[in-house]
Amino acid sequence: MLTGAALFLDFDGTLTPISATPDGVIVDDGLVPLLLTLRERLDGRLAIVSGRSVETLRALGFGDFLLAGTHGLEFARPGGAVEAPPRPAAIDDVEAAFHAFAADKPGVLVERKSISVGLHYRGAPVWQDAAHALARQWANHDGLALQQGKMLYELRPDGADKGSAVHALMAQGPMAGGVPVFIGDDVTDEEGFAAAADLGGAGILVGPKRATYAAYSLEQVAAVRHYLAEGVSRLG
Ligand SMILES: O=P(O)(O)OC[C@H]1O[C@H](O[C@H]2O[C@H](CO)[C@@H](O)[C@H](O)[C@H]2O)[C@H](O)[C@@H](O)[C@@H]1O
Repeated sequence: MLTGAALFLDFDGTLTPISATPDGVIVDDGLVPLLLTLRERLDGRLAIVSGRSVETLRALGFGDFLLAGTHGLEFARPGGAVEAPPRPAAIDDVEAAFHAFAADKPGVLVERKSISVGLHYRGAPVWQDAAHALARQWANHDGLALQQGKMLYELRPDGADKGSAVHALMAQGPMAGGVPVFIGDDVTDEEGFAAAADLGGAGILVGPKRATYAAYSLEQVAAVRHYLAEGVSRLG
């Protein structure tokens, strides 16, 4: 399936297992070399499309890759400048409200991001409904959109998603001319699956079966790694 592919890879829950906190994620030594080799076999057609900011993806070791960050709002070529909308002023107000909410709730975390802010309740799931209610209050305020993730509510600028990122990246540059294959685990990846299918390719859902635009599935991160490593062997 990877022959001729333009490969779009989600990060958390796809290339690395979900960890207790955003900062706790581990990029093992084998991952970047595997992706670099696979990209070479795909004639450069490999991109990472994440809810993380480009800045964070680079800090995690993915500076040499074509990146779409913050759910399709940010773009960067290897070593190039980051194309992104400005950080909305209202995000600072949301961040302050999130911090006030989290202050007396151990386990609730605020994640400051380049142009967005996340409220994580993985460490205290009892606060899910209250976190959702707070986050919802800011949706549609000053052009912000509410983005749901895994045990996470995030406020970010509206106007893009992983599907629009796939369309943009397929239109020019190294991904153009390939058959889009999007691998991801989260609800935020569904637009990426749908875009890949629209463009003649397919999505691969990581994790348990659910209603999805993905035509295929892989059980877990370990299966993704196996699939990518097999791709390297087959394409070699
Ligand atoms: O699109 P992705 O690459 O999957 O990024 C989505 C969000 O991932 C991160 O949060 C999730 O992973 C954390 C670490 O494993 C986990 O602690 C958290 O509960 C998950 O929601 C990241 O922190 C977010 O900024 C991304 O939007």
